[in-house]
Amino acid sequence: MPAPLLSVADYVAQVLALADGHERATETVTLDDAPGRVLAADLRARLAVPPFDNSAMDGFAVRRADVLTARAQSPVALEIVADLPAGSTDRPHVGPGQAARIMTGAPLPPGADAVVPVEQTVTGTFTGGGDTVRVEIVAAPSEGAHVRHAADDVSPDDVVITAGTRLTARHTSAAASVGYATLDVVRRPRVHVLSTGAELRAPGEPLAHGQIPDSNSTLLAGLARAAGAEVHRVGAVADDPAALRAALDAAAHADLIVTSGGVSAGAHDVVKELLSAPGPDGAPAVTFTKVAMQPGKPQGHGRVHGTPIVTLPGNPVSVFVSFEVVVRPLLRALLGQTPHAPTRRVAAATGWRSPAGRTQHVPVVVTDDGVRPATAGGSGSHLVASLALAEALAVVPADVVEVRPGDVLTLMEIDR
Ligand SMILES: Nc1nc2c(c(=O)[nH]1)N[C@H]1C(S)=C(S)[C@@H](COP(=O)(O)OP(=O)(O)OC[C@H]3O[C@@H](n4cnc5c(N)ncnc54)[C@H](O)[C@@H]3O)O[C@H]1N2
Ligand code: MOO
Repeated sequence: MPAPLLSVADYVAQVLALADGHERATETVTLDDAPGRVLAADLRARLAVPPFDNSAMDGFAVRRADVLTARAQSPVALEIVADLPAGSTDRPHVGPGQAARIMTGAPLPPGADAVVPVEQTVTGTFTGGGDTVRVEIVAAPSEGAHVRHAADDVSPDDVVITAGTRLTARHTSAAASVGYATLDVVRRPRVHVLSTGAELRAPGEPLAHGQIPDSNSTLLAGLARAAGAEVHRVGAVADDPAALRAALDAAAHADLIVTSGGVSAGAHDVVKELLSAPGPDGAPAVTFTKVAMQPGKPQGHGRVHGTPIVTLPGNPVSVFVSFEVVVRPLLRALLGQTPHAPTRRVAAATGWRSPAGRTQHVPVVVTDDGVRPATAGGSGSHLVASLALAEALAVVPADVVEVRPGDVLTLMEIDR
C-alpha cells in the first residue's frame, strides 16, 4: 500500500516552519518607492486628519445663532470681516453680526461655527459705510454645517496602517497625510528560482524535437517578484547532480530557493536524487512528500546550507498552483504578513470532476454567474498556455468528487 497522502494544511504548516527564525531586515524608502513593499511596523499618525477645523464648502463662515431666521424672503445681512483662502494662516475673529469669506479647506475662524455655501448667499450689492462689505444669508445652516472637524478621520498616535500591510498608493497617501515622507519596509526576501530538466531551453531559443521552452522559471520569478521578493532567475539547470549542486551552492546567500521539476518517480529526477541524500548530521536535507492536492502532488521542502528550499513538481500548472498554495504563504511569512491571503466564496457556473481524496485547485475564469475552469482540458497540469486565461483558483475539497453548477467554492485570488 502506498503511504497515505499528507493533507494540504499539514504540508503548508511544515513548509511555513521554514520561516521560523528568519531575521527580517528593514529598510527606509520614500513614499514614491513604497507601493508594493510591506510595512515593517505599525504606522502611527504624527498629525491629525484633518489637522484643523476647516470648511467643506466655498462660502461664508458664520455664527449660526446670527442667521437662524435667514430665508430667501427674509435674508440676514452680516459684515464681512475677513477673506480666507485655503492655506490662509490668519486667525481673524468672527464676532456677532459678522462673517468671513472662506474657501474649501481654509481653517474655520475662531467665533464661527457653521459655513453657508456661496449658493445660499447674495453679495456684492450691499455696501455699508466705509469699506465694509456685507453678505446676505438666505438660508439657515444646520448645526456645524459644512465644517470638517480636526481629527474627524484620525488623531495623532492612532495606528493608520498595520505592520505587514502590502502598501498601495492609498497607503502612501494616508502616510503622507499623517506626516510621513518615508516608510520603514521589510527588505525584499532574496529568492533564487531554478528549473531542472534536460528538455528545457531558454525562452525563444530554437528547439530540437523533444525540447520545450523553460516557462516555469519565468512563471516562478514573476510570481515571486510580484509577491514582493528580489528574484534571481537562474533558469534551467541540466538533469545533472553536479550542475544542480553548483547552482544550489551559488544560492547559499538567498533567503529562499524554489526549484521546479525532478521530484516525482522518474529515472532522471535529479532534485530528488541529490537532495534526499542525508546531510552531515545524517538527516535528509530535503523531505519529499506526496500531498493530497491536484495538481501538485509531489512536493519537497527543507534546507540547503541552511537556506530554505521548496522543490515543486515540473508540470507548469502544478508549479502555478504549488506557488499559490505552498510558496506564497511562505513568502508572506518571510515578509511578516499573515501567511494566508483572504479568500472569498463563489458559486460554480458549470460542473466538473475532482479526484477523490485530493484537494483540487482549478484555474478558473470568473463570470457573472460564477466560476468555470479556465483551461480547456479542465485540470490538466501541462496546459501552460491557457493558464494565462485564469483569473483565480477555485478550491474543491478533498472529499468532493463532482462539482455541480451552483455549488459554492472557496476562491483564491491570484495576480495580487
Ligand atoms: N510514475 C509516476 N510518474 C509521475 C508521477 C507519479 O506519481 N508517478 N507524478 C506525476 C505528477 S502528478 C507530476 S506533477 C509530475 C512531476 O514530475 P517532476 O517534478 O519530476 O517534473 P518533470 O518530470 O521534470 O517534468 C514534468 C513535466 O513538466 C515539464 N516541465 C518541467 N520543467 C519545466 C519547465 N521549467 N518549463 C516548462 N515545462 C516544464 C516537463 O517537460 C514534463 O512534461 O510527474 C508525474 N509523473
Ligand atoms: O500532481 Mo501533478 O502536479 O497532478 O500534475
